[in-house]
Amino acid sequence: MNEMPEEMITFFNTRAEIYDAQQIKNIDGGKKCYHEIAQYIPDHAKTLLDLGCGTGLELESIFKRFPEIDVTGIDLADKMLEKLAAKYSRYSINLINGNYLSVDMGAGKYDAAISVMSFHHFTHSQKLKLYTNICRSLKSNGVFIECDYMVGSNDSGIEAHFLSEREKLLTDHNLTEDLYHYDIPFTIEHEVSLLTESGFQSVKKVWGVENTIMLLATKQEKK
Ligand SMILES: C[S@@+](CC[C@H](N)C(=O)[O-])C[C@H]1O[C@@H](n2cnc3c(N)ncnc32)[C@H](O)[C@@H]1O
Repeated sequence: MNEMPEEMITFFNTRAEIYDAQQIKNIDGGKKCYHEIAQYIPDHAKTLLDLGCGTGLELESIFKRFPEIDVTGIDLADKMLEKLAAKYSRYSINLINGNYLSVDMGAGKYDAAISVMSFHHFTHSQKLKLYTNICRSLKSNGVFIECDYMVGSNDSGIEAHFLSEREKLLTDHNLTEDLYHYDIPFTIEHEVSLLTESGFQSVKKVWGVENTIMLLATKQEKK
């Protein structure tokens, strides 16, 4: 039988102390994505939503370019958020210690939303609802930048394999659909179609190194 997956919150809380160094070592492209992301945020941006912000690795380049920006960060793991708060105490940040699958993100509030290395744990139906809420939270012409662990090759067999393994894990351990740390990388094609279905007008890949992929999605302008 496969090993019982760790609860998401425990997984990240117990690794918060060593997270930054490990993350940069472990992901394809290392720290490059954290430098790259800031350039896709529109020049006029004043408000930013960061989903699964963790210790805020992605915020360093963003605060360098936008020192006055108001950031709302959502994360389940309080220990990760403590690290973020200590690093960026001189910036405008509102931290929400909660689950972005259920937190109310509001409507028409943000110029940009980002998520780095957090959404590859969820299923199609969870993502469809999440992306719809992100789209709703943005102002018209707002952008969503998703940088995540995806299947760089568009081989849908890999995605199907991870999804069926996840089902097996849930059954074997008699678990309900809850927040466990289990990776399900989707193909780029599939991510693009979920984002489009959720109301984004244009979705394109803007950057990638192997399985670390960055997509830029724009909310439709009001007619
Ligand atoms: C791999 S870390 C990424 C952190 C940061 N964005 C980065 O790239 O370094 C994933 C983060 O997503 C958070 N997370 C996972 N699922 C979540 C959920 N449903 N709601 C809020 N945060 C979540 C975890 O607690 C963790 O801090």
